[in-house]
Amino acid sequence: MAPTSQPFLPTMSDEKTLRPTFVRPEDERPKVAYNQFSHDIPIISLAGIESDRRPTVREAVAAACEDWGIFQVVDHGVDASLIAQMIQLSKEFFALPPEDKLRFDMSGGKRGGFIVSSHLQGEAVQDWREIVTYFSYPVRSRDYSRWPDKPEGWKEVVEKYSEELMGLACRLLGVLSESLGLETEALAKACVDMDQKVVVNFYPKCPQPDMTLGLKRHTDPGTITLLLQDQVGGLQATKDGGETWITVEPIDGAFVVNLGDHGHYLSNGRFKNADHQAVVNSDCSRLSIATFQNPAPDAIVYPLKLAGGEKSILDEPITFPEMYRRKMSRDLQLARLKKIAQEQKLHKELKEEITQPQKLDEILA
Ligand SMILES: O=C(O)CCC(=O)C(=O)O
Ligand SMILES: [Fe+2]
Repeated sequence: MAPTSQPFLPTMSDEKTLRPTFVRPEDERPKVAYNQFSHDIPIISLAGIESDRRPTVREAVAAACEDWGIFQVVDHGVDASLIAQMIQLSKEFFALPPEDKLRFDMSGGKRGGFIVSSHLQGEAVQDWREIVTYFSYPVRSRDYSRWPDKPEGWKEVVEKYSEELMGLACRLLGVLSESLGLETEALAKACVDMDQKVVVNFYPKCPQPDMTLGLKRHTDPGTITLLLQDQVGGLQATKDGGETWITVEPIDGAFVVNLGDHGHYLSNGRFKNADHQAVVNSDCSRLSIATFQNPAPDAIVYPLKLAGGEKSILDEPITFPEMYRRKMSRDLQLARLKKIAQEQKLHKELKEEITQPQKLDEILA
């Protein structure tokens, strides 16, 4: 066990029950098993994307975005050995002793590093995951002092990976722009000078996986996210904000592509912002690497094209930080309302109990 002065790290825990801060309310708990894989999410080959297969890819990607806001890509051109190295080094990072990870502790608002994460700042329930995160684009604002210095070779591999993923993201944004009837560069231009942030998620083996989540239900805020996952499984998605969850099948070397809120707004809602979460399990740990492609802070968020008479889903053009602020305040508001509803329900149940004399005797006993 870690000394008590250190924060609780799920990777170091051998406890048989979850700490109360990780226990989710019943309606948020997993409904589908981490390894009950669905084949509903389209798998799209990017082979020939710059030549004869471009129209086919364009159609497949547009249909997936309209339907789910999520799809997987194979034959994407990112070197398989680079992917394998990235996964291996990330696993080695999380296996380091707590002191080595906590030297990069990012609590207190530091820009990048290691943390045991909660989805929302100030949210009561914690996610069963540890993360290491770094900001990789724009290159001029890289702060290498916040990038871990272990394991050996991490920085070089991460730099190469970030560059390759920026290339893949731009290729995908080109196809997405065309499928919206826009010029190839339209989505990239709307991001101004594209930001890239990488979050490596490590979900340790969990003693009570049915009562918690690795990562709470959310939509990603940015334009698109490229997610690399190992072969364990745990990423779940749902359609149209509904309650029917599916577990995305892990495919060796594939990237899961998610449309985020920014992509959703730019397309005036034609493309969905994928509603997703990560579940954990008691058999083994899981690793995923999310590369978020976000617009620059001064980029304007507003639909890129409105057909004659079509109404914008945004009342006014706003900046990306303002979009994010509104999203966070909506989420916090919802969390507060939910808490009030739960308290009222408890209060009502208690009131009903104390109107039954035998119950009142039990309570007072
Ligand atoms: O680990 C996963 O499967 C999901 C990760 C994710 O959604 C995120 O980091 O935003
Ligand atoms: Fe996400």
